[in-house]
Amino acid sequence: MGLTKIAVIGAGLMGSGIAQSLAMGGKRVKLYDSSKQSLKRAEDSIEKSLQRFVKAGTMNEEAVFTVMEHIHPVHDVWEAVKDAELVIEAVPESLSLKKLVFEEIDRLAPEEAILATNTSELSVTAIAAATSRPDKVLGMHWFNPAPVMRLIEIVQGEDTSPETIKAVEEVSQEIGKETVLVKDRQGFVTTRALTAHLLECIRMHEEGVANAKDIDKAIRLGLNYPMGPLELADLIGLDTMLFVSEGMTAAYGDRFLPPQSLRKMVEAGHFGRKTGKGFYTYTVQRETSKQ
Ligand SMILES: CCCCCCCCCCCCC[C@H](O)CC(=O)SCCNC(=O)CCNC(=O)[C@H](O)C(C)(C)COP(=O)(O)OP(=O)(O)OC[C@H]1O[C@@H](n2cnc3c(N)ncnc32)[C@H](O)[C@@H]1OP(=O)(O)O
Ligand SMILES: NC(=O)c1ccc[n+]([C@@H]2O[C@H](COP(=O)([O-])OP(=O)(O)OC[C@H]3O[C@@H](n4cnc5c(N)ncnc54)[C@H](O)[C@@H]3O)[C@@H](O)[C@H]2O)c1
Repeated sequence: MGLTKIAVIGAGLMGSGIAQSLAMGGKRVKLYDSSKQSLKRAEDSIEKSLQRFVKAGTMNEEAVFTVMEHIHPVHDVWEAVKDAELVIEAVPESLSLKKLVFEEIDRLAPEEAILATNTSELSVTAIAAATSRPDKVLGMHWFNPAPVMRLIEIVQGEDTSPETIKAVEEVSQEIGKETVLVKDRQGFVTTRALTAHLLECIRMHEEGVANAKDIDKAIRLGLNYPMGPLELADLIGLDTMLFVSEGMTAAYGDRFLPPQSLRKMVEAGHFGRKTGKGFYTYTVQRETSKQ
């Protein structure tokens, strides 16, 4: 058994799913967030997600209890990382914030611990340069919803060692995920491809080519995607989408410029599912389309 003591820093949409995925794979996880409210919300969403596995018949209540037993929410970053073998960061998509977090966990975590970022597209090399251990820093890019999606995209920074990559490939496979190994280029493979797709779909919505429901239906049924692009954007979070778009524009120029409509939604605080309103409006019982 490879790395078993793991800390997750940032318990939002992804951090909660990452912690759940690791615990479902038998790992002991300490989950930390700077916001106590986020930590509480994470525990609730993990419980809800596990109940979906029970409803689907793939887990029983005893297994749910065991998974929850493996997740230890903590209110202090030192408590989270002090004995970690692997630390996975999942704070918002801001390079300056991620550098600050990595500086801190580099000071506090054991010197042999591996530090991984769940960034969607930012420079792993730049994040690693904020630490004293760039050989032990890499990208570990999970996908939303983490408990269900099968891939972890491993991103090799300029100084990431082969041993670090091997250890993270092993832990990913031990929890039932598949891995790919990519170079540290803005957007890696998945985000660069997805950005091109989502961008055009949001531009079509902005130009009024079709309404949100029909754009999603066309892509879901016509191209056999599991989800329409606008419902996916609401799932990812329009705030994250905007962060990513700005990062990709910095690297590749205007082709990834965010449409005004997306920026306006984010400025209005409409981030999608996580705020209850994005391309669609979400209520407890059902979602209604916003034409
Ligand atoms: C300029 C601005 C715009 C463009 C520029 C910016 C673009 C930026 C783009 C990148 C942004 C960041 C990207 C990020 O870094 C990487 C990503 O995460 S990309 C997103 C990847 N994820 C997807 O693509 C999800 C696609 N959707 C699906 O796979 C499915 O819809 C679903 C989410 C699995 C849900 O499945 P459905 O069949 O639709 O619905 P069900 O509810 O029936 O679920 C099926 C099955 O799965 C179980 N399940 C679903 N969700 C959960 C959960 N959260 N927890 C547990 N289980 C879950 C459910 O129980 C069902 O189980 P079954 O009954 O089938 O056994
Ligand atoms: N949303 C997605 O679909 C998705 C998928 C894959 C990767 N990612 C990436 O994962 C990262 C997190 O995205 P998210 O969607 O989970 O964001 P989120 O906003 O849902 O969660 C971020 C969490 O980090 C916490 N946080 C902020 N500053 C912190 C700090 N200094 N220390 C500890 N916690 C802190 C916040 O309180 C919040 O709970 C981003 O880099 C994003 O690009 C997102």
